[in-house]
Amino acid sequence: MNKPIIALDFPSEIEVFQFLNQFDEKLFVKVGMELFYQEGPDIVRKIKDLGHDIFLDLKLHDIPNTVKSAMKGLARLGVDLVNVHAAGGKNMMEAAIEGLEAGSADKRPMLIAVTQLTSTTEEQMQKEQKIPLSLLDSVLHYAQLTKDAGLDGVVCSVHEAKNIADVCGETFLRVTPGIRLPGGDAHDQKRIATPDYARINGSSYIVIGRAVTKAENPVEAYKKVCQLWEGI
Ligand SMILES: O=c1ccn([C@@H]2O[C@H](COP(=O)(O)O)[C@@H](O)[C@H]2O)c(=O)[nH]1
Repeated sequence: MNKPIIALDFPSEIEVFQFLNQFDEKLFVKVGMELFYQEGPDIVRKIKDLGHDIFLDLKLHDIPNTVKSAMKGLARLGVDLVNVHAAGGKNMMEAAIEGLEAGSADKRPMLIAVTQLTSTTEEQMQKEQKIPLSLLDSVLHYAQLTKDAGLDGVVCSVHEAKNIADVCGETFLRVTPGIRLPGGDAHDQKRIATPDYARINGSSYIVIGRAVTKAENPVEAYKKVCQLWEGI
């Protein structure tokens, strides 16, 4: 079972190391925009030096040449997983792979694409993005485009994970944020699920932030997430 990915959505490195110091095991963590834009690439190197795996969640979305160059730099940081927005298109996603390969000394980081954010509802998508599809069909369309571009998988919600596996195959990754412990506050997320439901419904990796980082006892909350995710 893949380790849950903990979203380190903290404002600075002080809070990050206070959080990480509570754990006596190596984690799979996510560095997102909040932390990266504040602390820069050094925070990635420091967390890596502690032996943790890193998903660098910057959701690149730009013209192919810009994404290719940016990915070359991100690959040099030695991260394990990076992402783009599938809405950037097939050429952009292919360019992202080229950039990662050019910047990697050895094996390139895994690359996945965001389909529809887990904070998006079907109604919002249809009205605001003017996509005349069901949310599931839009996610499946982006998943197929992502697979055609040669990426390793997608970011989606748990609710679409099984359908994506059926269409794109079991080895195509389904990385699912929007994870909450039973009865937990959804906050700004719309398509949420518990870790045990994620396991049953075909997630490859779960991403969980506030339910662990803001818990009174983050280590206990993480253990609970692992138990539900692993079904023990
Ligand atoms: O569709 C997406 C893509 C990325 N995220 C990120 O995951 C975490 C979720 O944090 P929670 O506190 O567990 O809600 C956060 O860093 C998002 O930027 C996502 O939620 N949905």
